[in-house]
Amino acid sequence: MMLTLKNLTVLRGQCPVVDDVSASIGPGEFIGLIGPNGAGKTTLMRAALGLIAHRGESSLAQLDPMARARAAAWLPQAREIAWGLSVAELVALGRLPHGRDQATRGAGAVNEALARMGLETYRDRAATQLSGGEQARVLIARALAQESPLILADEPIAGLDPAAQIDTMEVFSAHARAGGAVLCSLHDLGLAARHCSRVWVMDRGRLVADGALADVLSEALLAEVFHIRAHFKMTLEGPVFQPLSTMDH
Ligand SMILES: Nc1ncnc2c1ncn2[C@@H]1O[C@H](COP(=O)(O)OP(=O)(O)OP(=O)(O)O)[C@@H](O)[C@H]1O
Repeated sequence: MMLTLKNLTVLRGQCPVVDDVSASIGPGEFIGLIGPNGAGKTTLMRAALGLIAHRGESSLAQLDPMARARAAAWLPQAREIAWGLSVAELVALGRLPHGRDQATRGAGAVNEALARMGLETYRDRAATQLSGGEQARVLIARALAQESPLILADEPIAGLDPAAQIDTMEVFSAHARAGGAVLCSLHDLGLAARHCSRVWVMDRGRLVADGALADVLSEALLAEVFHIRAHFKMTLEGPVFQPLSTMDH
């Protein structure tokens, strides 16, 4: 397993915002972490990485920081780039956990990551001068350059144009197919259905469903967790999802 969570719980005051979550991720899996705003997705990932205090266990949180960074790359939701670095220099920061190995493998990993995110022509540009969506792609490239088997990404496709969203999902799918694994929070259930091998559905801190999206998505789940009615259909071109209306609550 690349990540095992056992009874993971995060309290804010007396209130659990992650509530007794047990689950695991194996090689080859691309897991979409879905759930409404405030469900606990970000908190779950930060606790899994050992970045915040928690109860229960996460296999990653037990590692020392450098070993953890070699095991898992973390793409936080905040994507502002403040450093005056070129795109290539910023992506090369992903190599830091590899210490001395950097010298032999570093340049190759950076070049591959730039190519996979379509950033070769940007490599010498100042990262701060790119658009928000371009900066997001640079930070994904930095995570890829880290060459960690597991990637945890917090809403990595928010704010990307439709082509960049699909490209990013395909990059993550390819990472999983190559034997890695990805846990990625997202709000687009259509893209989750199309690209993720499995989804974890969170609601008020609890993991309420775990499985292929087509199997777990039901009218009842959409109503109870997401408070919507939606159209979900398997087509020849894959699953199609369209939210239609909110429920009265
Ligand atoms: N530092 C904090 N102090 C107190 N409460 C917090 C803190 N961070 C998060 N919370 C609360 O924990 C709950 C879960 O937040 P979290 O950011 O994990 O949700 P999320 O599922 O990622 O939401 P979104 O889809 O809006 O990004 C929310 O109710 C939030 O208000």
